[in-house]
Amino acid sequence: METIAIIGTGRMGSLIARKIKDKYRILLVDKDIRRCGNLAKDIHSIATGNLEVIKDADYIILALPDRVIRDILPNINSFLKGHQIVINISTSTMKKDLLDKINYRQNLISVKIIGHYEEINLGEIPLIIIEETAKDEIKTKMIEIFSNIGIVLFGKEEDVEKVNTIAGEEAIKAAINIKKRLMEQNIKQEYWSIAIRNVASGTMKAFSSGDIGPFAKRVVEELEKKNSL
Ligand SMILES: NC(=O)C1=CN([C@@H]2O[C@H](COP(=O)(O)OP(=O)(O)OC[C@H]3O[C@@H](n4cnc5c(N)ncnc54)[C@H](OP(=O)(O)O)[C@@H]3O)[C@@H](O)[C@H]2O)C=CC1
Ligand SMILES: O=C(O)[C@@H]1CCC=N1
Repeated sequence: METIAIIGTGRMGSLIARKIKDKYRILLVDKDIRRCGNLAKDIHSIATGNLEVIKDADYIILALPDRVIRDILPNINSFLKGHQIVINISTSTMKKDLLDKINYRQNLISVKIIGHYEEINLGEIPLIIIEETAKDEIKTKMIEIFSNIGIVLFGKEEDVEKVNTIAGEEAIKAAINIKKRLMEQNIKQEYWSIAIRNVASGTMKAFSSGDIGPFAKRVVEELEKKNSL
């Protein structure tokens, strides 16, 4: 069994760990050792706060906030070996921004996710975009790992950043507008969250799959009449 170290066991790191735990030996690394330990207990893996553990890994997944990735690379360099593949999943940290910080630059690969951990946890399938310029043998290994998580395609990491940024920004704008309009109508605060999480997000999903109900169809017609669609 090959070994995968996951550095950062927050939302995405823990999701990946759970999806691949039956096929790989997993080593979990996080500065929050309690969070990491609880996950390790759940999925029968090893948890530590010590980066040295990555010595034993075939693959190292960086599931860290973008602001810390560059800073952590010099700390992992001393434990890296030439055969290990380092996988960066951070949406907004590009490979070119990391190359000056890492040993064995040829072993750094971007694998980016068009998806949101909460939706993926609920069963929505994300797209996993493997850097199209990667070597064939690395691509094959990435497909083996990431097809456990979503639909794997080859592409450009910059496109993933664009997609996640536009979708994220527009979703937040919509949530803010919903809240604002409900406030103006004196609607009780406890209704807002369900309006956003359930009605709005369900309607968006139905719209994207062409499966809207009669009520939402009327909304679409009204919007078309007003020419705002
Ligand atoms: N969330 C999502 O839906 C998606 C996330 N991604 C990408 O995944 C990456 C991780 O995001 P996400 O899981 O949401 O973030 P989280 O904040 O949930 O998880 C990051 C984890 O890394 C830990 N951490 C921070 N600094 C260090 C460090 N120096 N050493 C070890 N562990 C550290 C954090 O601990 P602490 O909380 O204590 O700081 C936290 O447990 C991001 O780059 C993001 O772009 C991509 C697609 C979707
Ligand atoms: O960190 C990210 O890229 C994502 C995409 C959707 C939500 N968070």
